[in-house]
Amino acid sequence: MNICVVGAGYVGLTTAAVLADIGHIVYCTDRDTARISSLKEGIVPIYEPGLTEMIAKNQAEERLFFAANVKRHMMNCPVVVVAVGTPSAKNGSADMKYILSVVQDLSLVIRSPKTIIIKSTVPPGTADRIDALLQEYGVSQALYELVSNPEFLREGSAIEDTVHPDRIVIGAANEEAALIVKDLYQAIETRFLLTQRIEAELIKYASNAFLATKISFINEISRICEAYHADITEVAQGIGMDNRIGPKFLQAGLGYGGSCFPKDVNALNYAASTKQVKMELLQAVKKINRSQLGVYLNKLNHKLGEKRENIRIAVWGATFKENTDDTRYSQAIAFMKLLTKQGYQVYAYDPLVSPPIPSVVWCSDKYEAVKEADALVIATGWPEFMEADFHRVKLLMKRNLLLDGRNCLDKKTMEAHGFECFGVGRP
Ligand SMILES: NC(=O)C1=CN([C@@H]2O[C@H](COP(=O)(O)OP(=O)(O)OC[C@H]3O[C@@H](n4cnc5c(N)ncnc54)[C@H](O)[C@@H]3O)[C@@H](O)[C@H]2O)C=CC1
Ligand SMILES: O=C(O)[C@H]1O[C@H](OP(=O)(O)OP(=O)(O)OC[C@H]2O[C@@H](n3ccc(=O)[nH]c3=O)[C@H](O)[C@@H]2O)[C@H](O)[C@@H](O)[C@@H]1O
Repeated sequence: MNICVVGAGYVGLTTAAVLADIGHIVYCTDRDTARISSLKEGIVPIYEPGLTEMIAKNQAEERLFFAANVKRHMMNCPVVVVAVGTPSAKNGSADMKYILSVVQDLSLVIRSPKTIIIKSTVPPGTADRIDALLQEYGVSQALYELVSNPEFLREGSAIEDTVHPDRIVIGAANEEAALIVKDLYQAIETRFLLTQRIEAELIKYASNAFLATKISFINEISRICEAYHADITEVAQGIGMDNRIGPKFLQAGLGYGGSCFPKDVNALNYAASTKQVKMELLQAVKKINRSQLGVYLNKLNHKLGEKRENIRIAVWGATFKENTDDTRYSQAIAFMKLLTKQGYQVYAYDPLVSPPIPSVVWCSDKYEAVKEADALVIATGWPEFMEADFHRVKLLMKRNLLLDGRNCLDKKTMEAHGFECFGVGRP
């Protein structure tokens, strides 16, 4: 099948590479011409394990092509996958400007039967809204099927998640359309759930909201663990052994970030408010996440004392989690900003990124960042931090305070190295 993917971001690139890898001819398009030019030359603009190799292989085998002429490929391909961004608008709703511009482009080129697959995360009712718009633009309903096929991949394991998904959700108004999409994924072994479009749209938001809830729940439990001198990692392990709960997404830390949980929780909340539904649990989830950084800032302040002048804090990690170069809504960066605002000197290191943040000094090496530091904060759980030579780190630092914001270090080992180590919800 010839497929046009619109949007060459984290989702579009991964989807295009995997669809090509399972045998389709894929034209991955983006209106960002610089991005397309570099992709044509084999330069992949994002970091995602295995993606560069999969793209190169499928380009060489002539199943994957990159193109800046979005409309031309939309017109020529019987299947169009929409994977453009849906960022947060100021009022918390999903900003639909990119989706709407794609719909406008589509309306100009639908001349033969087409299956349009909405992979972007969109508010409930969007497929119906797009249907109405296309008809308003004069496109005959007989010429296209519009299907909602939300994406559940995680950054950092996007290829693995796409090749081995827990499920593929296909929301379609009729079975015929659903089966066209199901057929595209024939080579992928997984469970398929066929629903109407509205349920598919809600499944996506509800999944992200549930995962965010799990994280805020465990972070809240970590607070009571601290109060009772209990270890959250053991409590989480015990909770997770119950099959009804499961062990995943129970890692206490500095809170969730990233391009999706914060925006999707807000967008679901907004969608509910337009129907006069109050999402009380989601409000609490957001509140706990917002306050998590403050809790650990206060602890650092308390341990470091009143004086801020010439107090140096090293921060390891800037992305919103490990194995990605994405810094959107990163709690690590939010924490750096809070520290500089308090008057601390911040020396930071991340294996992939060094975004400009006022008053933060970026170091090219993790050991350089800890030189003369009064405290070290592990803000992201990159494997190289766990494998660091902490004997060397301790010798380089001025004082011995260590905040393990992702509970990824062994506390006893750190104490044996001479650190005063505190984690999230650990005695
Ligand atoms: N990043 C992630 O891990 C996941 C994201 N999603 C959802 O997938 C969607 C895309 O997310 P990302 O890939 O992170 O976005 P992104 O921001 O990385 O990429 C979006 C791309 O779309 C392009 N674009 C925008 N308007 C266009 C247009 N009219 N024509 C052609 N190209 C256009 C942009 O230039 C950009 O390269 C969002 O709705 C997001 O919520 C869903 C699951 C996972
Ligand atoms: O819609 C999306 O964009 C995607 O959002 C998340 O994926 P992602 O944001 O890439 O990353 P996650 O692994 O979910 O982590 C999100 C945040 O939660 C934090 N987290 C995660 C797990 C955990 O136990 N504790 C915790 O604090 C991470 O550090 C990170 O800041 C979902 O996991 C994906 O299923 C979904 O497709």
